[in-house]
Amino acid sequence: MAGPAASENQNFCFKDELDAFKLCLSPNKEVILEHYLAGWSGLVKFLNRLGNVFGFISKDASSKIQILRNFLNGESGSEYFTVQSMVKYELENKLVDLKKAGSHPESGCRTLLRLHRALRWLELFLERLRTSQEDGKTSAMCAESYNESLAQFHPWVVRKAAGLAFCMLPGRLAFFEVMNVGTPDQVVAMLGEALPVVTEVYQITQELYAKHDLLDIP
Ligand SMILES: CCCCCCCC/C=C\CCCCCCCC(=O)N[C@@H](COP(=O)(O)O)[C@H](O)/C=C/CCCCCCCCCCCCC
Repeated sequence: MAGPAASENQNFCFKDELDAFKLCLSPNKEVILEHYLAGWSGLVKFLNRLGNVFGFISKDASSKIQILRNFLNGESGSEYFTVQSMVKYELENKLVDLKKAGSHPESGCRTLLRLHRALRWLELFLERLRTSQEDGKTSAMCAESYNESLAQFHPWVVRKAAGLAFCMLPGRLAFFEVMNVGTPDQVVAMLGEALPVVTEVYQITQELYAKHDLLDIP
């Protein structure tokens, strides 16, 4: 794995990237899309620092972030201010292919669902990382979290490629160094702070999608 140069570390701190998720929730607990996407962009930035072997994952995440940014910056941008307003707008205007792929293969609802499923992986992974021992293996933590969440939505070939990429993850200490948050204790404390936020954003989105029967958009 080719790690980042020391000088690059000065410009990167994983905490700053996760902070975007803190801004996600509006006072009435709606998920603000701009901040949600900023959170994901930060995670992709981190993933890119882990090496080219994760390129196919970061490329897929980036393209989904871009699809949603295009909606946000497009002529109906105000309808995409929150995930709640996006769902309402796209459903009322029949802009979602609900049962099979049709004329809206890249709707906002479908695209966000892919990131939302990945957020569950993140939640599980952060919790494993937070509670891991010094000799914990990030590759195993990542694979277990993936198998409990995202894997069920991926075909064999993607699962296989993801599994191989996970084997290239650095050990726990080196992983913490790439995060550039501070000592292992500081990393653990930061993860403890970040997790409830990620969980809340995930749960709010999950309930919204379940309420509108959107959890299986093809
Ligand atoms: C302190 C913890 C640090 C964690 C840092 C995590 C950084 C992770 C950054 C990005 C996560 C990637 C998000 C991946 C989104 C995947 C969306 C998806 O499911 N796409 C598939 C379906 O899309 P459609 O075909 O229906 O449009 C697509 O087929 C996926 C292709 C790529 C493979 C995705 C594998 C996902 C593995 C997630 C684990 C990332 C490993 C990160 C290692 C730290």
